Amino acid sequence: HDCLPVYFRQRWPSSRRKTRFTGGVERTLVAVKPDGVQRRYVGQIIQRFEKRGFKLVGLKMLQASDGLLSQHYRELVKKPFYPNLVDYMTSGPVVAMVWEGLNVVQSSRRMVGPTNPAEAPAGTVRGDLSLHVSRNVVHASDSVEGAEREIKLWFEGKELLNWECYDHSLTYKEDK
Ligand SMILES: Nc1ncnc2c1ncn2[C@@H]1O[C@H](COP(=O)(O)OP(=O)(O)OP(=O)(O)O)[C@@H](O)[C@H]1O
Ligand SMILES: Nc1ccn([C@@H]2O[C@H](COP(=O)(O)OP(=O)(O)O)[C@@H](O)[C@H]2O)c(=O)n1
Ligand SMILES: [Mg+2]
Repeated sequence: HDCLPVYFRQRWPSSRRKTRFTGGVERTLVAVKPDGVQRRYVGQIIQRFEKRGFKLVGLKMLQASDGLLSQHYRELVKKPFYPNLVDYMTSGPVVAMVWEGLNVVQSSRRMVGPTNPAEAPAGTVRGDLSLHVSRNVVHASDSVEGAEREIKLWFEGKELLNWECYDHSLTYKEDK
């Protein structure tokens, strides 16, 4: 949290509110997978996160290595589909990004939809743009701890930028 701007280094107070926020301002890793890049969905996916109100603090295109993927998907390396997953994820460039905002981890998971596109509601990225679990277009971290781990894996500290959105006060209600 040391790298967040000063006005973000606190959790939003929730006790006096009807709406209880589950978290504070967070960062998450979202990656457009090789099928999403090939199908030219990078712009549309970025636009969804921008429109929602999240702030882009890191962005790069890269060819993922087997080593990076074995750490990124360390819970899946023993799964039978893991070799296929690596073939898929190394089949072309990936666009990795870090998004920041209130509850961004949970909200981006909801925007992306369930792992299997067959279960993903229309309106989610996977529900709108994909059909098969092994070609599901996008990655989003599934917990705050996972996001911190993945961001460190995919980005160096200096590649993440702290900057202030001019419309911050329109998207956030700050307590006096
Ligand atoms: N049973 C499966 N068969 C084939 N591929 C799978 C299966 N389970 C997961 N995968 C692939 O592995 C990826 C990682 O699985 P995980 O359980 O982390 O799903 P996810 O968290 O929704 O996806 P991601 O981590 O890529 O955002 C899935 O997105 C999918 O592409
Ligand atoms: N049966 C499966 C499950 C996951 N996968 C792939 O593995 C990725 C990571 O799985 P995951 O369980 O972390 O799911 P997500 O977090 O991506 O939703 C998925 O996004 C799929 O691309 C797959 O190819 N086949
Ligand atoms: Mg996952």
